[in-house]
Amino acid sequence: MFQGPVVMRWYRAPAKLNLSLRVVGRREDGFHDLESLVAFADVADWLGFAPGPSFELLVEGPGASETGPIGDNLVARAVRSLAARAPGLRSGAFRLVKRLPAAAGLGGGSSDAAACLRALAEANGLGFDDARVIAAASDTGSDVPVCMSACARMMAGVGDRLGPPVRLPALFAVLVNPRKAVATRDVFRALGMEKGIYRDRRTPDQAVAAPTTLDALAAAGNDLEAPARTVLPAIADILDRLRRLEGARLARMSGSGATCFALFDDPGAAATARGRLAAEEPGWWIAASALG
Ligand SMILES: C[C@@](CO)(OP(=O)(O)O)[C@H](O)COP(=O)(O)OP(=O)(O)OC[C@H]1O[C@@H](n2ccc(N)nc2=O)[C@H](O)[C@@H]1O
Ligand SMILES: Nc1ncnc2c1ncn2[C@@H]1O[C@H](COP(=O)(O)OP(=O)(O)O)[C@@H](O)[C@H]1O
Repeated sequence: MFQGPVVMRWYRAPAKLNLSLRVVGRREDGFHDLESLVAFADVADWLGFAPGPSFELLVEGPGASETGPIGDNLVARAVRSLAARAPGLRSGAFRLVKRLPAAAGLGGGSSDAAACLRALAEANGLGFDDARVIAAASDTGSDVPVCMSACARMMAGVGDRLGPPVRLPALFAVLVNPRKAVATRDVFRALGMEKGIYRDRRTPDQAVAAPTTLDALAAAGNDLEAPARTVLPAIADILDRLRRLEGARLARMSGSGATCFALFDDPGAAATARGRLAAEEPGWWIAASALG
């Protein structure tokens, strides 16, 4: 039975979208070096936190059953990771309202973990730039560092190298997830890249310009789309449907999928498209959102 105190401070954990994603190469440790323009949507999980003597976590909301055992929750892992680096860390009661689909390429779990680290940092007087907070973020998952400040920026390496915040033009997205989980690990495996192979002549330290206009975004892509389609062929159909939406400027998959999005420069067109798709596909998770 959850015994947490009633008064909680609430933290937003927004969905991450990879507007572009290039796999640059594969490191000897098996992880892949990426270059990705990451943005955030205004659909979100919510994480409540009340400092207290011991760690508790309650997960509720429509996506709760997809998040696995409590002890493996990315919120619990973030707490353990920071506690191991900051002895005497004051923890407390967390309440996660899970609204984003899990294993969806939306980084929902990573965003939850980042919200948790922000909450713990505040409660313990640590800056978000404290080396222990940064290390706990990277250690909890590749997408956790970029979720710490949740603003559009380039992400490189395995997610450990972040560019400065970038200003996006007014962009509106329709997001679609077929409610089928896709494991990130399976998609990278399907990519089939050998360890030590790099596609790119750029050194890892050369900054890459963010493709921030719709034309530049249209010229970019997501290198994980093709391998993800072999894991879940329905992704190809979703992308076709999104491309045909009136007013859609481009359609692409986010992260390792299966969530795909269409981009619009007109919020009315995005809302209309969302409504039409939702009526046609009641089994899909569909959202419309501005991006930032
Ligand atoms: C692909 C991306 C793009 O933003 O997003 P998602 O599709 O997960 O949302 C991320 O890099 C995912 O980050 P995250 O979901 O935190 O992945 P992790 O838990 O760190 O890794 C899961 C597994 O994916 C593989 N992996 C992950 C990241 C990476 N750069 N190279 C990899 O090879 C590894 O096999 C790893 O064990
Ligand atoms: N708080 C959480 N939210 C979602 N998934 C979680 C969470 N904690 C642990 N998980 C596990 O992590 C896996 C990937 O989570 P998630 O961040 O949603 O993936 P993705 O980045 O692909 O959208 C899920 O399959 C789930 O079992």
